[in-house]
Amino acid sequence: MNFVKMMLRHFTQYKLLFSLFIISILIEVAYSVAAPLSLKYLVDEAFTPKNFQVFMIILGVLLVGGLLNICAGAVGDYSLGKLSGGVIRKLRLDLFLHLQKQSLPFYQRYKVGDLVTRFSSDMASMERVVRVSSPYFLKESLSVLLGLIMLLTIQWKLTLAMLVCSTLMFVGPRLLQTRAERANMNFKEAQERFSNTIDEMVKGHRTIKGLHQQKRFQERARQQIQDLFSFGFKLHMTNSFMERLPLTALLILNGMMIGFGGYLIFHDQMTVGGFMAFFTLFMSVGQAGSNLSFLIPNLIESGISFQRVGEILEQQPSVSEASTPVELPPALTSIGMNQVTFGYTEESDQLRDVSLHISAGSYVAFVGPSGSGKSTALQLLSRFYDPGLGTVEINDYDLRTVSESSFRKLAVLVTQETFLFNTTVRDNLLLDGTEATEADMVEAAKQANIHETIMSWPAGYDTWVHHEGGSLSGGERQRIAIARALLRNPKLLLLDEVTSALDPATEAEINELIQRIRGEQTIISVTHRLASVVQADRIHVFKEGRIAESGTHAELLQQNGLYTSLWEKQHGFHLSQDGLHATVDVERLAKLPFFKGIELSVLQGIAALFTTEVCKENEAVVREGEEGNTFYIIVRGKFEIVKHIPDQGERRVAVLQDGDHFGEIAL
Ligand SMILES: Nc1ncnc2c1ncn2[C@@H]1O[C@H](COP(=O)(O)OP(=O)(O)OP(=O)(O)O)[C@@H](O)[C@H]1O
Repeated sequence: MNFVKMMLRHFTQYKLLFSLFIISILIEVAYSVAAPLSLKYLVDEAFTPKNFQVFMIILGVLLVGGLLNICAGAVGDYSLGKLSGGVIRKLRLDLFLHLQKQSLPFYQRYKVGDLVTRFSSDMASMERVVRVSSPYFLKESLSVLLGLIMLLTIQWKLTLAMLVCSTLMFVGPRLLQTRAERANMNFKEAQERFSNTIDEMVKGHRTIKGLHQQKRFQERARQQIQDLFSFGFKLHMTNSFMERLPLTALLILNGMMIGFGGYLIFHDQMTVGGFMAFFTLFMSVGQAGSNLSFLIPNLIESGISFQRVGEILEQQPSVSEASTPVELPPALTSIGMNQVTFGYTEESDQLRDVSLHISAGSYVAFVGPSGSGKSTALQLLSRFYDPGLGTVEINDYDLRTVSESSFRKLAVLVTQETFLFNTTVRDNLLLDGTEATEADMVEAAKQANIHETIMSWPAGYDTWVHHEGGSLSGGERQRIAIARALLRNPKLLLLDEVTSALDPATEAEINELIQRIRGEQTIISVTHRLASVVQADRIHVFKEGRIAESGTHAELLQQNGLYTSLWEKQHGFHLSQDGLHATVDVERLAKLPFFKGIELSVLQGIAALFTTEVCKENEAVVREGEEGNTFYIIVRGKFEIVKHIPDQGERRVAVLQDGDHFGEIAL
């Protein structure tokens, strides 16, 4: 078994403790075998001939051996406690550190439940085996081995006869082993699935309520709990069979031993003392053997756990650090992409032959239709992925050769999905390792337009953030994340749709902030809102994974291509500063294909019919099957069209954003 090797490797790292433990076990086993053997000499040499002197010698040897045995037991317990604790501590830490090293694809492959189960139930069963089962297994195996040698010396014929019959004790468990392994694996996977459901339910409780999906989750949970019951029952029955079989076999063996032993005594091939010693020793060897088979289910279970933890430990990060990485100086000269092709999976590429050069201090925007690869390009520039072909370069170094810590000091990524830690706002802003002072923190919060909001909370900067930021509004979370990034004073600020959750007034303030800091910092901003990048030094327009157009706003409008059509789509609306009231121009309506040719006076009447609807995050606007009686134009924000596919769950089939429309059938 692989896990035996794995355990031995861990155990032998603690040489002194391991040696102490082995010595103590040897002493204990030797005593447990020698004690029954003393019966032969007591009966044959002391009791039968009534020899008091021999009796006293045997008694003395037993007493000294007993004392030694007690001391060895205490030393063994101590060394085992230290040894197993050390091994488990190392395993836990190794697993944790290994997880931290992993890249994004790993976290997309393994769900939270998969990893939590490995830390909880798998680690617990590994701990059990390291602390209890394997030392016990070692001790009992040695007892069986040494006991058998002694039995052979007492009466080899009886020993061989018993050995042949003893195979019965091991055949049963062996036959059931594969079944037990399968039962264990099934049970663990069922645990994982259930953990993932709990995780999804807790994280998505708002969406579940909003979309009224409680029933779906209840059904899923009911099925998974039923699976836990069925697999748990199978596991219980297999384990019970495995434990019961050897005990039954031991009973049969005892009967045979008395029969054959009696025969040997009657034919003067064995003394009475010899038989008594044999019987006692055989019972203790049998007990040790049966203990071994009791341990087997436990060892199988932990073998599976070792296998599952081993599987994680074998995963190599897809983005790894070079063996001798280049330390970047604290200044940025340029960053860019050189003929980059990249796909999240081998089946398709999300970026194709993308080349761009960004010099220090410039403000660059990536725009384009949804799914065109803007965020993917930013992920590669942040080195969360490495390109399949081509290179991402920083200060003319291939990003793959650069030390991660020096790169992360230069560059900070702020994304739309803001994650805040469950600690105070202050901790979230300052984090570890930053040399920022309280004044710097307040300044960054002011720049991100969140200082006043924080100060309006009773505990101010000491306000506790709950549920990874879920206790705050999307805009508050986003502004704290922007302040956190600014506080690190990065030379390269990578922004991925950072203003999409903000109201127009706050968005305008963040855009002003970008204008203030541009030049000092290199800014790359991914956005679908073109009005916010009019001032950018260069705009790259992405289309189907390629850069379709590049230039300044004015240059791109002159080209009259994709950018122009995106720009026109997003214009012709008027939105109040709080984002709650919108109107649409007649000219904008006239551009919609189905209003073509309609007189402006009629369109004016239609424009007046529009009202503003504000949708909350994750709120369903239209559900399949509902009567479509409203025509919508999205002034601001993103809508996903999600389809429920049986057995596959929900699939995003399209994304609509600023300027897109839907529900024309209602017209
Ligand atoms: N982790 C991922 N694994 C697999 N495919 C992905 C992953 N992330 C994005 N994609 C796919 O890659 C393509 C490009 O996505 P990307 O997020 O870069 O586009 P985008 O232009 O930023 O769009 P949006 O504005 O909607 O965010 C899309 O088809 C998307 O579904």
